[in-house]
Order: sequence, then structure tokens, then C-alpha cells
Amino acid sequence: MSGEIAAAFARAKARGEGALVAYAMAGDPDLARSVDVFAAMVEGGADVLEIGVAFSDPIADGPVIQGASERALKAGATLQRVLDEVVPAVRKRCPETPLVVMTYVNIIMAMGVERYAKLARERGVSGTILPDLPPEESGDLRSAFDAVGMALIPLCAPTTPPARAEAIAKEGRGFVYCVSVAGVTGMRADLPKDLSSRLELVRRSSPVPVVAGFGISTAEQARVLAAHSDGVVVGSALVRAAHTDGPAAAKKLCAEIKQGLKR
Ligand SMILES: O=P(O)(O)OC[C@@H](O)[C@@H](O)c1c[nH]c2ccccc12
Repeated sequence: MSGEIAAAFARAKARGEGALVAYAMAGDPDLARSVDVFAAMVEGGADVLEIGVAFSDPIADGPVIQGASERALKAGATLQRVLDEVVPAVRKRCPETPLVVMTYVNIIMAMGVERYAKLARERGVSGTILPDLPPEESGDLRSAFDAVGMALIPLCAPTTPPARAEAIAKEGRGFVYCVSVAGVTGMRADLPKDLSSRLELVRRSSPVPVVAGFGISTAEQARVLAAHSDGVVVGSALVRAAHTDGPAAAKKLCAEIKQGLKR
């Protein structure tokens, strides 16, 4: 089950590196050119790609990703088109790299959970992240995704009580996503001091790799977090680099952050 994700983390570990989960928005600036961004990030060293599917009300997102979401919606990036056009194209150019879809529950419900699970898996998606999924509903989705061999990747927030974080970690699929700060996505100069201990706590209960995400944009931040996790997620900084200076800039930033992830 979602063996591709486990294999990617294992490959990074064998090289003595933390894994880089690199996020970009499918359809930013348009569907074809977003494929170039994903491929460039893999050339820069990204181990896992997180493919954003735009939603009109992205409550967990800060200004950078909100901007990307608006551009993607204008470019016509629906879930169906992302699965039909972006995922297969990225799959083809980056055959070794696991793909994870990140979107909001409404988008999945609109397609139908079972239909999404089947189609996404067929197209080569290894996991899905849904930040607004209520805990009561996660069991049903997890079962539907388990049935096709796709991971429902859980999130742990700074506000998640330790016992709850342990329970979430135990049910982890693919990897566990530890959100570093309460609030929305976006680059931050400082990350909370207790993040390392939260990561260690989750790691003790998790059968799958544990990554830190939200606010990370530099090699130095990655270096600090790599000591307490299996890797980091970088989103806004890559979205901004690609938007301002194109795919090559996103590739360069991935390579810099990978330097920081070397143990
Ligand atoms: O942008 P940041 O701060 O680097 O955070 C990662 C993030 O972009 C990506 O994982 C993501 C984008 N939108 C989200 C919404 C919720 C959780 C996670 C995400």
C-alpha cells in the first residue's frame, strides 16, 4: 500500500538525506506549464511531489497559495482535468517520484469519494492530503483510499493534544504531516521552539515517515528540522519562485533545500 511513498523516503534515507516534499499548484500559470514546474522540482531533488488542486475557498492557505489558486482556477484546473492532464504528464516525466494530491474535501465530495479514489489511483496518485477533513469523516475516506492502495495522509496541528497526535500517527498512511504553526501556509522567519519535540512525539507512534510543513523556505530551517523528522514540505516559497522566475527558480530552491536536508 502506497509503497511508492515508502520507497521514496527509504531512498532519501539511504543517501543520508531527509526527504523533500515539494508542493506546487496544478494549473499555475496553466496546466501544461505547471507540469514543467513539477518536473523542474524533481530535477532539483524533490523526493515527493505534492500537487495542489485549486479550490475557491482555500481556508488553510496564505496569500501566495491563494494567488496560485486563483490563477489555476482561471486556467481551468478542475480536479478532473488535473487527473486527466497534469498527473499523467508528471508521471511520465518523473516515473520514480510519488505524487500526492492536496486539496479540500468539497472537491473530492463533488467528484465522489469512490470515483476519485479509483481514478486518482489509476492515474498514478499515491496519496491525498485534505486539510479540512473532519476527524469523524476520515475513517470512511481512509477505507475508500485503502481499498485502492492510496494513502490518506493525516495532518497533526500544533493545537492537536499529544494523545490525539499519537492516535493520528498510529493510523498514519504514506507519511504524517506535522503542521509547524497554527494558521495558514506561507513562509516564516521563525518556527516554534517546541516543533522538534512535537515531531519526536509523533515519530515515536508513527509506522510511516513524519514530515514538518508550513513556513519552511530555507536550507537552514530544513537542516534544523531534518534532525527531528524524516523530511520537510515546502510550498509557498516554491510557488513564489516559480511564479516570479519560472521552473528553473523552483529547481534551484529545491536543490538548496536538499543541501540543508543532508545529514
Ligand atoms: O506553503 P508552506 O508554508 O510551505 O506550507 C506547505 C504547503 O504549501 C502545502 O503542503 C499546502 C498547500 N496548501 C495547504 C493547505 C493545508 C495544508 C498544507 C498545504
